[in-house]
Amino acid sequence: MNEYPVILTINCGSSSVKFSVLDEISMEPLLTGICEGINTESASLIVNNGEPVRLAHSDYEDALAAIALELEKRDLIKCVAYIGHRIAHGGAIFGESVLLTDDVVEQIREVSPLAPLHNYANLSGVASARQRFPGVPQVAVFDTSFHQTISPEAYLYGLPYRYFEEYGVRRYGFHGTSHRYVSIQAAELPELKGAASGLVIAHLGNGASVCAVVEGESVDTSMGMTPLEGLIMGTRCGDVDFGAMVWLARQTGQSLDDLEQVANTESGLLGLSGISSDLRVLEKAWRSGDGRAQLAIDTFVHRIARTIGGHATSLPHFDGLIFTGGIGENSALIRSLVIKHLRVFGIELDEEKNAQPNSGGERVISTEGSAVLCAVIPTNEEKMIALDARQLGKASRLAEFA
Ligand SMILES: Nc1ncnc2c1ncn2[C@@H]1O[C@H](COP(=O)(O)OP(=O)(O)O)[C@@H](O)[C@H]1O
Ligand SMILES: CC(=O)OP(=O)(O)O
Ligand SMILES: [Mg+2]
Repeated sequence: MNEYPVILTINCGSSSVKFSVLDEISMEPLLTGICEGINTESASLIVNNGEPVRLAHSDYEDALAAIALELEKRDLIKCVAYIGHRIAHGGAIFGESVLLTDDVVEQIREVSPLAPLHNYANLSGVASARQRFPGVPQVAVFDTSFHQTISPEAYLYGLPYRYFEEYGVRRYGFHGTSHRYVSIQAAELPELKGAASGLVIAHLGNGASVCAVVEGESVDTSMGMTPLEGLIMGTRCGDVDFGAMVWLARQTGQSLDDLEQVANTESGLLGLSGISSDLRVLEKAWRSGDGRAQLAIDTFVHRIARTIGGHATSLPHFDGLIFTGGIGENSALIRSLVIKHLRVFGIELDEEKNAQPNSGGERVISTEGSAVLCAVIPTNEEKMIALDARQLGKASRLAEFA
């Protein structure tokens, strides 16, 4: 074993590889970074929010090689004790994190058609890391695991039951690692302690979902069998009448594959605004008078508020509304607009508290008189992944010596 053990977490997305290195004992991050532009003409690596450095090639293997080089430069390569991978879809097979073995990789491959944008990328990262770090225990942490507590009435679609029985067509939910972390942190907020029986968490990032949590367990969530259902997202449409898609296919002659591509990559904030999927760009455009940017933001907000309201009906009592994710943590505008839509719940925003920057960390943003406590809790998926990697990795090492 090395003297200064660290944990490497890897989150391979469809166009990026995010990584972080955490101290095994304190779980504090020592190094974070992102390789962007994977499988495009120009991939680059950004370490600790520094300047981007162009990579010679742009595949996952090259990204992993560049990350390994950063570790080597800092004498950390031999310190990697465990590796944790974010895997988007675990289907009905994985109710919790698991040690990666050849069999587990095969099982993940079997469920991967359910989340093609995410899972194949995740598996590429697993393959590269297993090759580059032989002998280091590696663990898969699934977005879907936290939602395995959801009951059939919340996960079934109104389709013939045989599709569920024969093909496993049901809702699974995603962003579970984030919802799990945030629900644990929320239960520790002094203002919620002892009362956090019912939370609604809005994870608003590029992908976005809402989750209802009762006593620490997920009871409902807005994403479905794939990460396309629910909220309007950066480039994903979220809920759409299936009849509208059928009508569109007939009118335009587009195939199912074409429309899947439209729904996943050309829709959402990007499709509505015609400008960008990046909320920062849209907020700026709105401020300079762009009507379509405003329409995109208003539509995005309407869907979030409606979804939060719907999820509140799964709670015995609506104790807390928590915002997280890149947008949830940083956009005072979106939080303020969403909360205005939720007047019926007696929720009141404290505008001054809402204007505090995210560098302030976990913070309450509602007034003292608000019927529901509203807070921002910065997510930390890396820490959750590292904790699972440490726990399962340690157990596997002990088993080796048993
Ligand atoms: N200061 C900010 N104000 C408004 N939006 C922001 C800010 N910082 C980040 N965002 C938005 O957060 C989104 C990305 O969220 P993030 O959680 O990082 O996404 P991912 O799903 O890729 O992890 C983008 O739409 C981005 O514009
Ligand atoms: C599942 C999902 O939507 O993930 P992301 O937010 O990383 O796109
Ligand atoms: Mg994210």
